[in-house]
Amino acid sequence: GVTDEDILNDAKTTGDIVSYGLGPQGQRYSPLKIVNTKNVKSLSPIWSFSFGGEKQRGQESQPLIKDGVMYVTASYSRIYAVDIASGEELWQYDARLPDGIMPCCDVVNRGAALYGDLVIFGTLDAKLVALDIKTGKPVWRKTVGDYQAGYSMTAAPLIVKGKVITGVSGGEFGIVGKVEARDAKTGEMIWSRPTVEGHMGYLNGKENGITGGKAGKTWPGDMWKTGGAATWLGGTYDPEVDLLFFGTGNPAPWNSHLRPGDNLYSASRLAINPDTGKIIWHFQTTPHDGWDFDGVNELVSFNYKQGGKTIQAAATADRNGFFYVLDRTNGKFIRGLPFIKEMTWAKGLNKDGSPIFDEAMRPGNPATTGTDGNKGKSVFAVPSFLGGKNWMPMAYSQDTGYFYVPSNEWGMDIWNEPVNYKKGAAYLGAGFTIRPIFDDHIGSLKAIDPVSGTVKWEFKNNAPLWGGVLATAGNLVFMGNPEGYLMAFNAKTGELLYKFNTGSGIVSSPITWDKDGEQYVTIVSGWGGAIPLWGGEVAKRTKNLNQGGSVWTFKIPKS
Ligand SMILES: O=C(O)c1cc(C(=O)O)c2c(n1)C(=O)C(=O)c1cc(C(=O)O)[nH]c1-2
Ligand SMILES: [Ca+2]
Repeated sequence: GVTDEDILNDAKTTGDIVSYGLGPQGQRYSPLKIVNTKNVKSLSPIWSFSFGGEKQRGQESQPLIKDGVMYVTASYSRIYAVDIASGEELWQYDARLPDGIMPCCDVVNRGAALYGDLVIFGTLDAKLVALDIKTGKPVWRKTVGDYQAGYSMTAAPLIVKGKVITGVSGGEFGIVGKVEARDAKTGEMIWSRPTVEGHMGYLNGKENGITGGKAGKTWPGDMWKTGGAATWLGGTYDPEVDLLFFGTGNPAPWNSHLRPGDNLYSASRLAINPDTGKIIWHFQTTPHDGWDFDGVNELVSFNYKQGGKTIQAAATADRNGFFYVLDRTNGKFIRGLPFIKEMTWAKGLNKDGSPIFDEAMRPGNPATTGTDGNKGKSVFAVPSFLGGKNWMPMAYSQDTGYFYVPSNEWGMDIWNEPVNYKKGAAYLGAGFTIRPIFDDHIGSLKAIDPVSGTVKWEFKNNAPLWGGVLATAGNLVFMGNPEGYLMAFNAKTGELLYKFNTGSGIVSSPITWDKDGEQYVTIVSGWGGAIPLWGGEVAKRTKNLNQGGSVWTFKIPKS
């Protein structure tokens, strides 16, 4: 079975992939270099596995590998065990979903977790399911949230010290975000930490302190009771400082004039004690968010040397278009930069990392629109609410020292509308139309040097990029695009060295692994996610694109 040791060492053990992110820090870096810049052009598919059926929607999954078996989740809360040598199915489990599930942004799932002899994943009706790794039969099942109130789960769980740690989705329905730890073997609750100020936490069945102290310090009236801040992308863990890092989504509703204040802890990064659920520090990227700039993006630990000292840093590329480097021991801001062009909502960052707002560019600002703020004139905001970066994870190369950030260059007309909370109904109070800003590209893969704070190279993609990135010691960066290609780049220069079309758009995160001296690359193909649902005109950049649902595995053929 999979042990805590296996998970902590996942980044170094190349024969298996036992965690989302290729290690709990989420660097998505592999020390493998059997495939490298010289031979990557010969990379060839060895098998493809179909998810089958009619349930072919966005496939955002990162597969896991243990003892010759691949565990890969699919849309509509399905999971498959596949033989890594032959691509043959060993078992399949379909969660039976009730009518009335409410995922905001497609019926996706980003991956599973492994622990002991269990495969654990979250389902769209906000349940956590643990299956027997050999048979796929359920061992335990727990309800994490009320799906009828808008709770769902799309993220891969994280395993830390025998606990399975999860977030929740539902920010667009006014749920209350939370991070929870359960005993991975039994599913029994250990702690629960709500992420909106004023809500009570729990540890071993006892009350464990109100999040942020008294309710309503940074929210007006009762707004904190339906404040959103969903932890919908899951988290990372850094063993060096023994902290969990979880991001929190948009405050609810989107209309910021209905909730004056910073609205803690929405649009923030939280550092949480993995044993108790206590919040150790927070860093809010977008206080009083008015653009749906969820702050869920992964915070990835890395160390660098400066003046002979090792800096224990962490970086995150926010939906709001800024890239941040923080001190991961205390959450203090070190440096930041905009990683998208023509940003409109902020003029830059203050010394503490908070944004310098351009208040004229806040949707529905009564001062500039002359209305009651409940409606307000439309403004053109860059980036759009789908973000400078959305869910798709970046990678960090230990060789180049760069972060590889999948980003998008686009804007939106956004305006405010009146809205009241109603259980199970969308809670936005805003309308929007996403628009491109450049003719030749929306997607942009960027190499960012976190120490100099500069962009080293950029690859422009016609359609928005919506998949994760992988860096390898072979001086390669892998990612897929909605046009259907698995692509490989020179990590130092950004030169495109290889592409292969998988037959549907790619919105998933690649992995690489080795067996008997050969290196393999695996990626899931299947167009979907938020763009076809919410992208409007922008989604047309992906015309001639068929839906799908398959796993592709590649290697260099033996000559
Ligand atoms: O606030 C939330 O709870 C929440 C959840 C999710 C999700 O679980 O997929 C997304 C979003 N927000 C969101 O704002 C968003 O743009 C988005 C895109 C996607 C996707 O998978 O393509 N999910 C989500
Ligand atoms: Ca959201």
